[in-house]
Amino acid sequence: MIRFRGVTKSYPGSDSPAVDNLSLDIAKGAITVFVGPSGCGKTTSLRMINRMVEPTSGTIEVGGRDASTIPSSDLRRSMGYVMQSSGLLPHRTVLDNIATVPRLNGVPKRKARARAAELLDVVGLAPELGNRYPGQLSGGQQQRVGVARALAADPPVLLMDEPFSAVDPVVRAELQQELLRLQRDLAKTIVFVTHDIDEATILGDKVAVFAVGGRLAQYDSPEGILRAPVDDFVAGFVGKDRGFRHLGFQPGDTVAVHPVQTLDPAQLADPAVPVRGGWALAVDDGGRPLGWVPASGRASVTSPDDVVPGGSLHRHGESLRSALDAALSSPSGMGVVVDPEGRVEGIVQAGEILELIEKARLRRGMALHGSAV
Ligand SMILES: Nc1ncnc2c1ncn2[C@@H]1O[C@H](COP(=O)(O)OP(=O)(O)OP(=O)(O)O)[C@@H](O)[C@H]1O
Repeated sequence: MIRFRGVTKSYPGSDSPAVDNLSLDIAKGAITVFVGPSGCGKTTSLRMINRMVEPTSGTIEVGGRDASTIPSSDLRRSMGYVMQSSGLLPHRTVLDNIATVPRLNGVPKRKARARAAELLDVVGLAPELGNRYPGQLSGGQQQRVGVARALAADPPVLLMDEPFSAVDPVVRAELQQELLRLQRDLAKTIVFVTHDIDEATILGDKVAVFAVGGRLAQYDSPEGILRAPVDDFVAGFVGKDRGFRHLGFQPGDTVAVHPVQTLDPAQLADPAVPVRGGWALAVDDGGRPLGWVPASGRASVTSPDDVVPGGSLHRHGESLRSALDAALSSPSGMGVVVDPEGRVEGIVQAGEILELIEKARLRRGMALHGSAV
């Protein structure tokens, strides 16, 4: 557990504090995200945890001890640090970069490198990348190495400062999922800084929204922040489509899955096989979806190259947001549901999903609070 108690940081020469009277408990083994617009004190707050920055007043406790009484070198050794520019040493190989902190801690070279090779695998990188230099990796690969390096000494706490903001959105989404996967196994105490509210709600068990002037505006679960922002600042920061994003926290397994007509490659190739209803779903030999075949144009759609591309897929266990997105993005209006192997299970319909959402809203009595989903 990390505890901020009335922590203020004022940098010399500045009129207003960078962090203003911050009190906050960070749970062990969970991901806590600091989010907010630029300059609101997120990085300063993060760096006070390992004493890279010293508070002007107030106390920070780490594991029940006042951090100001713990030697900063000890603190930093017990906390991995990952930053936006991966911070890798350019003239050292990837393996040597990962092994840096264990080597400083006195771990023999062979052992440190063997552990580094294991960590490459943990963060999803191929073994052969270990002998490259950081400049020979993509931005996303460098960030993974940064995470591996932070994990190398097996610290209980990871501090992550905008670690994924320098990579493109697709790689960023991959890295976010990787971090969640890693966290399921490792259960580290992670403090993660971002200015992106989507990233915050995807990753955070708890989210601290900071306002300009270093004030903590709201500290809640992602769901709580999306459903009930405490003030106009948080509502504005969370953005217009918060209602839609909130669906990401509602389980999608209550949605009825209906059968759908599928056409395997042999059936698709035979124009005499009719499309009953408005659309049929073309699938490959393994039952995985390829795209839609409209009844109206059946005769001209006989190969996978001719099908109408499908929308997003809804997988078992995913949220109502994913179910609704599958239905809304599908050219047929039917959202395709697939099993863990990617095989078609059936379809969901937007109208039915909206009905479920409305029922859930009424159950929660949100109408009473006047905040519509
Ligand atoms: N070393 C420093 N000396 C003086 N002022 C600083 C220093 N570091 C940060 N500040 C100021 O403190 C305030 C908070 O900065 P901080 O980097 O903590 O915010 P942030 O929310 O992490 O911003 P960003 O998302 O842009 O990184 C800003 O006004 C910044 O200019």
